[in-house]
Amino acid sequence: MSGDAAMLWPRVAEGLRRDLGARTFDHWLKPVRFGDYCALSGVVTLETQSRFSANWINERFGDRLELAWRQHLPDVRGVTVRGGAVADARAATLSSQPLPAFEASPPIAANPALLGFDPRQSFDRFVVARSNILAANAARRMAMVEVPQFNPLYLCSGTGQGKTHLLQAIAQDYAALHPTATIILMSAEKFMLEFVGAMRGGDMMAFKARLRAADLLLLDDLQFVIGKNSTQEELLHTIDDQMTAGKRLVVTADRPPAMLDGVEARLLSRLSGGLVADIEAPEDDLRERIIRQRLAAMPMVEVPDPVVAYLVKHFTRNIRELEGALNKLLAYAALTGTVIDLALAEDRLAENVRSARPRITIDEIQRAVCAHYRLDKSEMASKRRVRAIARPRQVAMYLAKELTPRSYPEIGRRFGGRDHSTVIHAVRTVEALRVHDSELDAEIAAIRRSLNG
Ligand SMILES: Nc1ncnc2c1ncn2[C@@H]1O[C@H](COP(=O)(O)OP(=O)(O)OP(=O)(O)O)[C@@H](O)[C@H]1O
Repeated sequence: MSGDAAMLWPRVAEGLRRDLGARTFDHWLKPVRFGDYCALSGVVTLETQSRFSANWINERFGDRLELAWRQHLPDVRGVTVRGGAVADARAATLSSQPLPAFEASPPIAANPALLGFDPRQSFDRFVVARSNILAANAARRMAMVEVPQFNPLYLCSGTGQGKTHLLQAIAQDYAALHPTATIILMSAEKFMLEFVGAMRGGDMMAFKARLRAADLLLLDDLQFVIGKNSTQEELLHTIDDQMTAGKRLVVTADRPPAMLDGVEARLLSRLSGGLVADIEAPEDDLRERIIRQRLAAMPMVEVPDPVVAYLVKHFTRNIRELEGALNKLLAYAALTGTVIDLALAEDRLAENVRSARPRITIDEIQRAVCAHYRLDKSEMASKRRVRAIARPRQVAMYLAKELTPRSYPEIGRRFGGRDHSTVIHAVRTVEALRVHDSELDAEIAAIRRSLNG
């Protein structure tokens, strides 16, 4: 069976070369040799010269390799590339194997437009649920052949919810359909830096020409440049020219256009003139499916259901945190040879869980305190000193210090511009009272519970 698989490697490699482009392929995958195929586990082992390139290939092309293998051998459940000493030792015995066929066949045209994009951030790997379906479908449309009904597409969400992933996916699909197209994907911050650099260096023409050449322009994280006047002006020109030329534009930001601080009216109207698609907080089902998708690509790794449930429960805010936690757990288990179970997850991820807790704001604390004591929220900033108001205000300051990362002066400012010494006094008073006053202690506990939902 291993022998049959060995015969398939040249064909698998040929397909990969076509997919990835000759440059990328020749650099990373050309030196790779077939190692072994275990029919029982469905795992193909490939070998390359160094451990470094093996790691890089596993990380960057692991999924591609697996898919490519599966097209020829559907039973493949995983591909792993080994490097360094083990591979070197085997190289002698393998060197008699035929070289991959593509070395003898005429080179296949690469798709240069695909170079530089992350093959892991494709539409295939973007899991869709109710929270992101509008953004995902709009993004797909942007990459299609027909002229999109909306332009620009404006994607917005909190951090780590898949905006950049969608930009990458649009770029790759568009590149696949238009191999000679010019696609520019850059952060708005890079746009600003290049623009400022061009202004200083006196080569604005080159800067403009490069951007105007883009058939598809994708600008990430717009919020970082809004408010910077000259950049904003240049952005407006770039957008106008892109629109007038009937070319596609996609931008992302962490908030809707109307919430961008200091955005000028003309730019605001351009940005909202197409489709604004919001990605909402990821629901339980989406988070679980993303974890299962990642695990499906690693058939050798066993992660029991309670661990998946634990991750889904504790990493609710964004996908980046969720992925980070999963990766941390997998890395620990792999490096120490530990079996993954709930106890290990609780132990290794305690810190991540703490920092992933939804942040409570001072505003929410003030609301909760006022709701509890039936006060108007304006009393939090008022100068009134009667006990019935002053004590709840102190409780709110105390909770602000306990539950938010804000400093004493910051908290003071949020309570009607009070001095930081007033906040310190409030915190100390409430701390001392709690010890003896069980009623107050219970009230504070109830407010905390209401804040944690
Ligand atoms: N629906 C999804 N399916 C699969 N993976 C996802 C999904 N959403 C996000 N991810 C993954 O989560 C990680 C973070 O996503 P991404 O970098 O696209 O977030 P972002 O919204 O651009 O964040 P930021 O605003 O900080 O730039 C990436 O690894 C991405 O592949």
